[in-house]
Amino acid sequence: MAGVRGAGPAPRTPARTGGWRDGDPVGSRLFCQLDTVLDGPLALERGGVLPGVRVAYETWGELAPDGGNAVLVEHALTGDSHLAGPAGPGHPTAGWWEGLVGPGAPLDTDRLFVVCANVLGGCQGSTGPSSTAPDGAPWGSRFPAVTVADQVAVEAALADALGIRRWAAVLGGSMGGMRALEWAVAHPDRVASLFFLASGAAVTADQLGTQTTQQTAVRVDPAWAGGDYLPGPGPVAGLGVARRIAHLTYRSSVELQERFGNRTSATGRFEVASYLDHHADKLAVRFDPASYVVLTETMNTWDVGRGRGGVDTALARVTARAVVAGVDSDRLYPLELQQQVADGLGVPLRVIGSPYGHDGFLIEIDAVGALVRELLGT
Ligand SMILES: CC(=O)SCCNC(=O)CCNC(=O)[C@H](O)C(C)(C)COP(=O)(O)OP(=O)(O)OC[C@H]1O[C@@H](n2cnc3c(N)ncnc32)[C@H](O)[C@@H]1OP(=O)(O)O
Ligand SMILES: N[C@@H](CCO)C(=O)O
Repeated sequence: MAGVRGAGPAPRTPARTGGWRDGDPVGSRLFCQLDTVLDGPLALERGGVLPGVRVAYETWGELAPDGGNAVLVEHALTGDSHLAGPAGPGHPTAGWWEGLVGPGAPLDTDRLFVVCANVLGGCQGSTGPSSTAPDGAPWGSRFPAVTVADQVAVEAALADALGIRRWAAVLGGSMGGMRALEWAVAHPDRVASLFFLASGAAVTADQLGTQTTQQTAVRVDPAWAGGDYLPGPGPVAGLGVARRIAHLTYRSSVELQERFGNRTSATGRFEVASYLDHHADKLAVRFDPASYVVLTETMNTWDVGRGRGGVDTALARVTARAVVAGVDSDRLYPLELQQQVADGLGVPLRVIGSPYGHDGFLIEIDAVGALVRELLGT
């Protein structure tokens, strides 16, 4: 098998699946330097080149000798490899799909080997704009544009490194749903089943409008410095504005009205504004603004049909058994986007009833878990 570099304490997964890298944060993250697996620099869809790529990932359960019990879970925009488990060293947040993973859980670790990797372009261990370029300085503004297809190419190299020829399932919501669908279209022979949740087959004008506005919020912060603020906290005020804009699209107007209405707190601040301040502040301390710009641009260029004769032709390549689901109050990825994918795959659309809007894919764990069980028979 191609080389996976790493040194330090023995990984808790089989030795060939990776290892700690000296000096990296502690926690359950493993690191895979993919250079040898990729057999040279990574040529990117939009013309850039990355001379070396590292992926941070976590695993739960044991890989079967035939590699046939592996499932890949794809995180969304500000997620990371920490699918489950408490916050702690190396992990700024608790698991983002806590409750879905474990013995007897929908992602049943008595049976399955669950993998979750930080995305290319991210800031939680995988190569991104805050990583060090070959000249020893952070990539910053020089970090090349990456597409969903590039991100999946990196994950395919990780799968090769882990000895996983075919995933029993690839699952993802929101931006994670894009990678899950790209996997099923680009590598139909490597994906046995697909869970596509709260996402779409191609970016919409509405999403482009909100995402480019978020990028502008980051870039107009004087601390952005053309994207070369690293090292340093950088444009956290701009990132905070971006998060406020984004968070509004993640929740439903009905929920916000019921929770906050036009009430003010003792300080006179509108409660909904205070709520958005809180989410902005929480993101600013855990997420790199340049990664935010890179990853929103990845979503801006998402179109599974590009170079494939359109969305319907692309979807026709999928051989995986599929569950396609959405949240009825999602105003960012409305149900018609998942309906298009369901129709293309010839499966019924499953609708999760929830007042929480797009974030319902993170919050409605019982409903999501029931669909995962249906897909995997767990
Ligand atoms: C798929 C991924 O990988 S994404 C990674 C995880 N996602 C994120 O972290 C994104 C940011 N967070 C979120 O989107 C949401 O918090 C979710 C989806 C994770 C959880 O949603 P919910 O449980 O409904 O939490 P909600 O949005 O109500 O936020 C609760 C927080 O707001 C705070 N809050 C509520 N009202 C107010 C208010 N008026 N003023 C200030 N703060 C407030 C609460 O104190 C709580 O704070 P805490 O999270 O620090 O404990
Ligand atoms: N809360 C999610 C929403 C995007 O899907 C995130 O921040 O990743």
